[in-house]
Amino acid sequence: MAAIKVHGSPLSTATQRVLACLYEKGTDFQFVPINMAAGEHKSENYLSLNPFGQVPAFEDGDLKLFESRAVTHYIAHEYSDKGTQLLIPGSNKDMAVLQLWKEVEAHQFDSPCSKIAWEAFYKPLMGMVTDSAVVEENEGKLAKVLDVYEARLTRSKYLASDCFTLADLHHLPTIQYLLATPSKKLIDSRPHVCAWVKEITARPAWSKVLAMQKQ
Ligand SMILES: N[C@@H](CCC(=O)N[C@@H](CS)C(=O)NCC(=O)O)C(=O)O
Repeated sequence: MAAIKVHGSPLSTATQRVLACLYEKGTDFQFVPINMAAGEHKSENYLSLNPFGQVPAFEDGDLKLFESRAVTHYIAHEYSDKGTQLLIPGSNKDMAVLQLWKEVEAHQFDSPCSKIAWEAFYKPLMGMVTDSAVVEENEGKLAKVLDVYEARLTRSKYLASDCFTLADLHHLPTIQYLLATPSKKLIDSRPHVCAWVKEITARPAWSKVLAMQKQ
């Protein structure tokens, strides 16, 4: 049995972030589905893995982690000699730039993109009504972030360098949901962002994550 276990839901963006990282590394792991509709993520048993009652939770032998970005950080370092590199080893300056773009994703990009995804993707799926004012407000915020990305991506193929790294990978789950909403226009209208999104969403590792949603 694999030493690595990921507890989560294939529909959860945070779970997908960890799965994408593991598939990039080609590391064996066991996926343990958590039935969120049944509230399994709030059960006593699950809270021992993630005390915030959120997915994912991660185990590698006796190491237990939660917070998807901390998990990908661990995987990228621990399995640095396997699969896609995902880091920029050797230079503290390059690693600082990678860290910078990881922070941008977490603190600038994720919130407006997730709010749009909730309003324009999940709510209609659940028979709820999209709040167009919330979408509009967050489209404005996301547009400003994507203007910064557009300028950055004229200078390097990916966000942190000319190689695909964790900084790009962390965007995949929320971008994928954004692409399924009318707010996709924010990507389509920026040529470098559009090319970057096409490139990263076409990665075989990401296709494996999307395939898990259909199982
Ligand atoms: N910052 C956390 C966020 C985890 C998170 O928000 N998970 C969502 C699913 S994507 C969840 O479990 N929501 C249920 C809840 O908060 O009760 C991470 O990156 O792991």
